Amino acid sequence: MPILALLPVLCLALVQAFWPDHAFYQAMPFPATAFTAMALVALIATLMRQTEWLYWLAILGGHYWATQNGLQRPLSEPDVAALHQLLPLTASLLMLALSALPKPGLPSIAGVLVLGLCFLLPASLVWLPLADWLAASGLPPALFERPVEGFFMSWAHLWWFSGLLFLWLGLISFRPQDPSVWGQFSTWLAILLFYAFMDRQQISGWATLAGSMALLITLAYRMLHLAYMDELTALPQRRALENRLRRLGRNSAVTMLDVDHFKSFNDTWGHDVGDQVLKLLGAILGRQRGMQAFRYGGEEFTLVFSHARKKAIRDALEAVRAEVEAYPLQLRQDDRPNDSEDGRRQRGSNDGTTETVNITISLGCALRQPGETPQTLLKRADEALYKAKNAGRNCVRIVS
Ligand SMILES: Nc1nc2c(ncn2[C@@H]2O[C@H](COP(=O)(O)OP(=O)(O)OP(=O)(O)O)[C@@H](O)[C@H]2O)c(=O)[nH]1
Repeated sequence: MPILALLPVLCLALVQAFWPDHAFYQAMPFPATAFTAMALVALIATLMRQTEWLYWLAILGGHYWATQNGLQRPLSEPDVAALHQLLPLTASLLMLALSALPKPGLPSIAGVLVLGLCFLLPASLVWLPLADWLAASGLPPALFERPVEGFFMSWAHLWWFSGLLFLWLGLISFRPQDPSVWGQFSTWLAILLFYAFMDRQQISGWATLAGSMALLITLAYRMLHLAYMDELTALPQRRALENRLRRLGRNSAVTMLDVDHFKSFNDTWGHDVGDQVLKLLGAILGRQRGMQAFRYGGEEFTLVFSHARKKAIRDALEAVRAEVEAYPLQLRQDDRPNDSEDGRRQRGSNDGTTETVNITISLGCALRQPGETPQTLLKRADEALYKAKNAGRNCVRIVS
């Protein structure tokens, strides 16, 4: 669950709100801990070739470094007050831009320049004579007052924070399943937290730690995703199936499913269109209720039922077969790389710029016998699939 990336930051916000003076909270040895956490994230991200995380890490690290080297003074000093407004705002805009725009890869010259900008921007703001600029800007002083005495944000903070939060939520709603966007959002919240509570002891260290943990959780999620999920079909893959088979109950059933004549489909329309078919099949299988779908490998899929009621299984498999058969796959004429005999045979009659093709699948199911191992059950499901192929394809065969 990518949303788990928010956990460290939520915990920190809770501790800040209710137990800011707890002995453990005050005793953490910063900055060594914060830098170690960041180094760990950098190491794992690099080993996993997920180098885009280094940009977020650079923003987080840059802000921590800047606060340690220029903001250890009371908020009542005018230039600190000015930075208190400006640093979270620039961090927010930079992070939103990084989230929404394509980023240069790493290692590359452009990538290193962006990385440098992410790290050095906060420090360069700390070195500028901001208090004078802000005083000369003519902004109404009321903007920098707090809505309620003791509240941690000024009116200006509240305005831009709400606007940017709205943009982040928009970004998340576009990519709710993308773990990276949750990790980035969480890092943004961590940075805002340490500016919001800037006058509290240890807050920048804790927030940097929370931001690093959010990135670590996202990386762990990504690692699990890479290990267990199939990128093309968005279904769990073979390794996840093996885990599931180890937990198979006594009353269960396994179905093997295979696209009919897929080789000639690929030969006619090309592998990329074949990939679209597998993607579509993944979407159809993934939304079925009462069964768990896996990509077994190639154009074969496995469905696991946690019961062995033959009639219910037959109805469910027939429904899947009929849904796939009825799905009109729209293909453009220029999707077709060559015109083979098989292709002519497979295509529909539509002669416009798009053609409608229907694919079919064959399904073989085996109900688990008492004492039967998952491997034998899978083998019998495979044999049932061959029966379905031999029976003319586009059908279901179930063996007890
Ligand atoms: N596009 C695409 N094709 C794949 C993928 N994995 C396997 N294939 C193709 O799937 C085809 C499987 O062909 P066969 O095993 O001969 O079976 P078939 O043509 O579907 O015939 P039947 O199963 O007997 O109906 C091969 O051409 C593989 O190249 C994939 O990920 N993408």
